[in-house]
Amino acid sequence: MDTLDTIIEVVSTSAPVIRGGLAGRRRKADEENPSGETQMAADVWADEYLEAELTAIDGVGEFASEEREGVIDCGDGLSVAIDPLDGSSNIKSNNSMGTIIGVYDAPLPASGRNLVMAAYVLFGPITTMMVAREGTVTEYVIEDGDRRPVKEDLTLPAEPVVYGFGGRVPDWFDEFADYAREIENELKLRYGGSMIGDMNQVMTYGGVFAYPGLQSRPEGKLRLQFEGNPIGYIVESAGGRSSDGEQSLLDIEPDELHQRVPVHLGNEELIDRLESTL
Ligand SMILES: O=P(O)(O)OC[C@H]1O[C@](O)(COP(=O)(O)O)[C@@H](O)[C@@H]1O
Ligand SMILES: [Mg+2]
Ligand SMILES: [Mg+2]
Repeated sequence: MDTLDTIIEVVSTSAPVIRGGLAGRRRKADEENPSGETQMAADVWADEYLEAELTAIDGVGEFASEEREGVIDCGDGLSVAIDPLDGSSNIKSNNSMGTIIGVYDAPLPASGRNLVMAAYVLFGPITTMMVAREGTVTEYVIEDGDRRPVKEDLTLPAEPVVYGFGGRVPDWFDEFADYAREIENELKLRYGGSMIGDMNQVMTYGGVFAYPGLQSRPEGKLRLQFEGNPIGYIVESAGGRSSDGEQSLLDIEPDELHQRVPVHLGNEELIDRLESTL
């Protein structure tokens, strides 16, 4: 098994463990993460669990997480960046959440062009996993300790159906609000407050997800290394596009591990239109 196969295996065997540990960890952890957000007990626990599992893999040289300040050096090899629980504020209301992983062949922080694999686990009514590697995307169901492919060579449906945009509407820039008005006339709203849950709807039905730059925070909310790049890599591998408003997320040269970025993802035509509106 090569290192990427081992990472995929470890993430998928960790998924039922993480899912099983969520119920007792719905409280706040009295700590902030490096982005200044209050952590949930589940964030801290999933981070520690995945850190132990992933740094133990031969061929993983660096590990970094949305939930910890610096990069851990764990030998020679690939660099792994994770968002252990994406959408963890949803744990209180029992809505969907996910785990995101990006594997880079360069030291962190790295460009999305250095990604060699990206994947996410979605904790919905069932546990699914989406893996992008070598230009193709596979969706799996994780059940009874087994990971079974349910869709190979997944591509975004040509006719988009859904959209979901984050941030408070009065905080949007006018150009984004104009774009949103157009999209609202064409597609159905699906916004659940977890990028992975919302993006999985776009991967399934076609459409557009965005957490745009805001007037109060032009850099947006989501983090390039842990969220923007991996999901950008997945959507681009499925024939869609990612953008910070001007260019592919994967073309951004990172300055900092926890840097934020405006995120727009989805069908090519919808992201082209967004870029010409912004
Ligand atoms: O609560 P808001 O502002 O809609 O933000 C939701 C966004 O923030 C996130 O929850 C941020 O990710 P984390 O939960 O990993 O911090 C995204 O999953 C989601 O798209
Ligand atoms: Mg997240
Ligand atoms: Mg998170």
